[in-house]
Amino acid sequence: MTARPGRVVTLTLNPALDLTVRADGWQRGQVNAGQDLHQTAGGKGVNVASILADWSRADWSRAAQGDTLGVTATGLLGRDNAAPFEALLLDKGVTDAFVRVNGATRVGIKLVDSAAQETTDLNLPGLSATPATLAELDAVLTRLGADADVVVLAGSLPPGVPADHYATLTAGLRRAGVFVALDTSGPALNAALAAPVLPDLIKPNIHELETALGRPLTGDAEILAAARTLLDRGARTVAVSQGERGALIVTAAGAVFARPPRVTVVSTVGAGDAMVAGLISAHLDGLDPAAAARRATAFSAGTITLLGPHLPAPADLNALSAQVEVTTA
Ligand SMILES: Nc1ncnc2c1ncn2[C@@H]1O[C@H](COP(=O)(O)OP(=O)(O)O)[C@@H](O)[C@H]1O
Ligand SMILES: O=P(O)(O)OC[C@H]1O[C@](O)(COP(=O)(O)O)[C@@H](O)[C@@H]1O
Repeated sequence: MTARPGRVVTLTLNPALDLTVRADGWQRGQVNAGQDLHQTAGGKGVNVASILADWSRADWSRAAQGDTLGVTATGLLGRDNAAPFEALLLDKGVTDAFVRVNGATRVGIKLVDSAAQETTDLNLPGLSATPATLAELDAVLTRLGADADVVVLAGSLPPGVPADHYATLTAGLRRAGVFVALDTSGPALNAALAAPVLPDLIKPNIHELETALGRPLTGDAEILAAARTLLDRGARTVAVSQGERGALIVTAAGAVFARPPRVTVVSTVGAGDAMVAGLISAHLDGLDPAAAARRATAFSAGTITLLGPHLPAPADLNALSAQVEVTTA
């Protein structure tokens, strides 16, 4: 029997046009020479949608049965510079359900030092959301959510959106039986973690989790204990990513640590978004924690070898996946 194709909706209230400047050996406070500049459509939900679409199209055995994922991206998009986002979504076969707003979507500056294999991010606040656009978006999300298996709430909240917005959306979507994934930071993460209903999947990086909990997490045991507290409160998967060190992935079925292979990094932008995409595809495929961690880590390691939110070719992804080290935590 053919499995029902998964339907995934990503919400990006604050997308970003990522400007990646390569400036090898750049120094803070100095005059630096840059080597090149690239512009890519980004923002967390845009990246998750793009990577999931790559995965769906690369999985030929499923594609042949018409069992590809249906991926829809929604959120708020500035009319003045919508073209690169529209082009990316069209190219990937992602349904564009963004609500257009006046003005230009924010730019995100990504400063890459490829000699040091280091990326520095400057994320700006973004376009203010008005109550009218938020109401319009709410209606879109309610319509899309009614038909979705997974909704991904991703990225920072722009000015004008209350900090508990994701918490409110999570409660409504989970009540409707939708699997909710959350990847955010700052006040939006604080509010989501303080709410009575937690998302099904939460992927903070270690710094975001420490900030949300208001204390440092020193050592694996403390990180594991913090993740388990979130499971006890209703989350189903907590993935605490820790940059090149790897990620701790905790579910009721077990906890694993996944260590990525060493790769040639082009830009680490989108590493976390790729992990979210990998974990969602693993959820839809019913993978166990070890297999999910392996896939998600391969997605992350693969994405950072490329510029923009893309997966490498299937053979390269498989090779990376085989090199991920998964251990019981
Ligand atoms: N330099 C790197 N080399 C290999 N894998 C990496 C590197 N940086 C990140 N990753 C992979 O990407 C995942 C997410 O990265 P992380 O930086 O923690 O997320 P975020 O982008 O959300 O801050 C990590 O758990 C790891 O698997
Ligand atoms: O919404 P935020 O938290 O300001 O982050 C936006 C930035 O995050 C990204 O989605 C990348 O995220 P990750 O590197 O954490 O995967 C960029 O495309 C974008 O510029």
